Amino acid sequence: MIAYANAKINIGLNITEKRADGYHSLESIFYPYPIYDIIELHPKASGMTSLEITGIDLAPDADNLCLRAYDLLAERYSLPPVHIHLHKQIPFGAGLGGGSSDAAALLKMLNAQCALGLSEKELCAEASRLGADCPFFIINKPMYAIGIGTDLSAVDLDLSEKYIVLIKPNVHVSTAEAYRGVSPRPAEFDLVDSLKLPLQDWKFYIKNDFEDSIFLQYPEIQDVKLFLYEQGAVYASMSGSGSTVYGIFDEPVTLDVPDELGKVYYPLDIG
Ligand SMILES: C[C@@](CO)(OP(=O)(O)O)[C@H](O)COP(=O)(O)OP(=O)(O)OC[C@H]1O[C@@H](n2ccc(N)nc2=O)[C@H](O)[C@@H]1O
Ligand SMILES: Nc1ncnc2c1ncn2[C@@H]1O[C@H](COP(=O)(O)OP(=O)(O)O)[C@@H](O)[C@H]1O
Repeated sequence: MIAYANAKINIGLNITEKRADGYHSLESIFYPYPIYDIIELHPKASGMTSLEITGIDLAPDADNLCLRAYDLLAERYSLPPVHIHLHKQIPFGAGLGGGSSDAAALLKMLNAQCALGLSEKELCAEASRLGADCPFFIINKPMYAIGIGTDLSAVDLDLSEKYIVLIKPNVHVSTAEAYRGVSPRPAEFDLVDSLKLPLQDWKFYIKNDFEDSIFLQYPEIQDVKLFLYEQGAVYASMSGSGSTVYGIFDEPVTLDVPDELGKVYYPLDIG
């Protein structure tokens, strides 16, 4: 069985409160983005579950979210050993949720392959034990997220007529570290209402609260945002805790991105 695990971008990210358990309350729009990790799942007749990773350099250790997803279900269900081949293409430490997407893909594949019969709601509950972003990838449609990012409701947002470009600067940002640097505060504007504004007005109302502290620490990420506006983006923002910055354009573009700014990603059409 094979799955294509896509990335996400965050449109707006208000971090409103630090909770007693150390996590933060937030509100954000999670929006699927079409670049993909490719995951093959092969049941084995015997032996141990194994993981092989090709593509972007990532060690296949036991903390890998693919193995953690397998272990999570294996605690409760009788699963055969499997071989997982992850072809990693989504950059990590990037705010694109690639690890969470891989984990969600594994949960869905094991559910189908092993006929576990878990509903979408049950898969989301399992996914939330792997990461706050993970339930979104089970549903994988534009979602308004609150709580720690696991309380999801569908949002009416269709950017399919726009063209979204990503630039991943040459720095990785750790999510936990980014949360430590942020000062929670109530949201200034209602995020769902702001989505209804013309796209050219989003920059005045739709903010990512990580930007202030991350841009101070890594001015090169802010440079990427300025570059995208210079290139004609109607709206640009860092995604999640960074370091990726996306730009939304009215028309398809090909950007000449200097190497020192980072690597550019365009939306893929895999039909
Ligand atoms: C910031 C966001 C925005 O979508 O995405 P990324 O930038 O990572 O893609 C998410 O909140 C990231 O979710 P995810 O990456 O799944 O986080 P987890 O693995 O659950 O948590 C990693 C660490 O981030 C912190 N954390 C995470 C979520 C949250 N609402 N509050 C937190 O404080 C905690 O310190 C936690 O130990
Ligand atoms: N399958 C995986 N893909 C990517 N990262 C993974 C995976 N499994 C574990 N990780 C760890 O999770 C961290 C965050 O990964 P990811 O969710 O892709 O990034 P981001 O926080 O940018 O959304 C990585 O730094 C890596 O150490």
